[in-house]
Amino acid sequence: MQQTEPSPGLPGDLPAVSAYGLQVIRGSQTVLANVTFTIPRGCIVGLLGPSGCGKTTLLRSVVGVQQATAGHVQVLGHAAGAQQLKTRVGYVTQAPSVYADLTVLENLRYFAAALGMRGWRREDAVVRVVKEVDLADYADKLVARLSGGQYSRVSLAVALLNKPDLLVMDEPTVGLDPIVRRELWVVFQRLAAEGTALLISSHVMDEADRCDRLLLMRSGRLLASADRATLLGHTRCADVEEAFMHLVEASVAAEARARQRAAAQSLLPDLSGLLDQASAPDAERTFFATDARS
Ligand SMILES: Nc1ncnc2c1ncn2[C@@H]1O[C@H](COP(=O)(O)OP(=O)(O)OP(=O)(O)O)[C@@H](O)[C@H]1O
Repeated sequence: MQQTEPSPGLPGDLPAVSAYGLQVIRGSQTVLANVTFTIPRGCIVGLLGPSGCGKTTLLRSVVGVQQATAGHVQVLGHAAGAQQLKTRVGYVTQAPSVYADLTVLENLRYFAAALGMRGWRREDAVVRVVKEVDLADYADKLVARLSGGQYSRVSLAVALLNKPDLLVMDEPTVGLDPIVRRELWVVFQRLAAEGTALLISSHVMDEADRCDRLLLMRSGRLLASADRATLLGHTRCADVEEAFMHLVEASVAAEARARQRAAAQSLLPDLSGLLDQASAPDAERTFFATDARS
């Protein structure tokens, strides 16, 4: 993505998001374990992984509605969830967040008012976002009568009312046909070109091709944080799905070795050193790579 001038109030070298050692425990389950990554400004970052791996929990941590058990997340120079971020971070959840019994315009006016916008400022913002998501022809239609793709665009329009510096989206293209998905990605790419950082979760690996950087996740752990080309080069794989499977296999093998070592240590403390030497070292499990902009 092309870079633009940093937005006011944010020093140029600060990433939009930096998470360090993030851990979230829910009930007895460790949902996120030692997650570390950064998101440069003006960059589209895809968060990919199978259902239940912790993507929504990670997004909620970035938005500040999920309390971390350990580690920290900085967003635009503030702790995630800080009051100063309220108008600078947009969040599009998986569940519908707009009112089906209101029209597109009524929804947008309602949410703009809830954000404290009044008068011409509110109308300007509403007209701008309707154009941005290409919903002008449906502005007076009840949301209940829109298609899935149009419905998603209304949610996106709400998140854009404030011109956010960071837009966090939870599977925004799930269930949409390929043409609508492509149209939405055009909007995402335009926003990034204008300087917005986007963190987008998906379990569709082919969406990876549209992202500047990827976070690959499995069972609450990051397997990789890299741009696509570096990821493919590192794993020597032809596509992201294959690279993901390669990293999953490496991670499963590393876990099995760790279990073997622990078992050997408890049974034969004196021999466990030998086993350590015989097995390959568990190098850093997450593959991190930075591109020129991070
Ligand atoms: N309220 C909760 N209490 C306890 N555990 C939860 C809660 N919500 C989610 N989890 C668990 O946390 C794990 C991660 O859930 P999360 O929703 O973050 O995954 P996900 O990758 O976003 O899944 P999906 O792609 O299906 O939306 C899951 O194993 C889930 O069972």
